Amino acid sequence: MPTVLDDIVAGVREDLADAQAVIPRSRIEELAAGAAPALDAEAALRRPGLALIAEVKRSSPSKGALAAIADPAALAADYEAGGATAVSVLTERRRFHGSLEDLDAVRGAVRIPVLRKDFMVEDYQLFEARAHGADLILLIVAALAQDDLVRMHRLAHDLGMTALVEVHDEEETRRAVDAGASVIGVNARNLKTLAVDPDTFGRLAPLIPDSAVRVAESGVGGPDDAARFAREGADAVLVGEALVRGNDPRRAAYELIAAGAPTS
Ligand SMILES: O=P(O)(O)OC[C@@H](O)[C@@H](O)c1c[nH]c2ccccc12
Repeated sequence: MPTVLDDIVAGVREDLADAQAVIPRSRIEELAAGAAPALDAEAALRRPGLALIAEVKRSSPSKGALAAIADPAALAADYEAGGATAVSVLTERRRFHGSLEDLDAVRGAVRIPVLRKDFMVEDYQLFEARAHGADLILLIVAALAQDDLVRMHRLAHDLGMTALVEVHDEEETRRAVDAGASVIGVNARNLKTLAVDPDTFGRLAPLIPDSAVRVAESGVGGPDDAARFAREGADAVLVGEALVRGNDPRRAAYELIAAGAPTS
């Protein structure tokens, strides 16, 4: 039985073949080399206090349509004004209704680092991310063989970007650490079944070396959850749904960050 992740990756590969037919690899590499240099997202995430990666997310396979985001640039600007450290932009088309156009719009609207959030399975997508101004990319361990993970992690750094390496269990966490990941995201959602387990971060965080940035991803419903993950050792939280569903994303971003601030 193919998992949800298998289905998503199969669709991504089809779309990727179409993209490569329009812009060949040699051309996308030139465009990446010509882009303004990437911002140092890892340094930004390491600043004191709980960092927030605020996501532009239209839809998801588990929940369907989340919000009608008419103006992703305005939403991202609100996140920045609320104190977000970085903006994540879903670019996967079939399940998340994202696009590289959304990434372009956000890149043009903010000065903080931008994450291209997609299912990265080929080097081409990293050049594409950089060509569109991304500073950070997501590498999902569950979607990659170890040699691909290692190579793509290195390529991201060679392009000046930071890789957010996403894990969901003990084995994936070991693989991320072995690959040299310095920014590790613990996704509470299992991408093979879409089930969320809020205890995942607390379980896996001790397996992540102190030298790495720890990011708690998915299911952060509000300030109480942000405070909990901060106590459990998160340096950052990655939040989508709770921000796009509300009517004041700037304030919601601010409140998440404030909840994670040390109390003493
Ligand atoms: O909307 P939420 O529950 O706040 O989750 C955000 C983010 O963690 C989620 O979008 C996500 C985490 N890892 C991913 C990988 C692919 C697509 C999406 C994701």
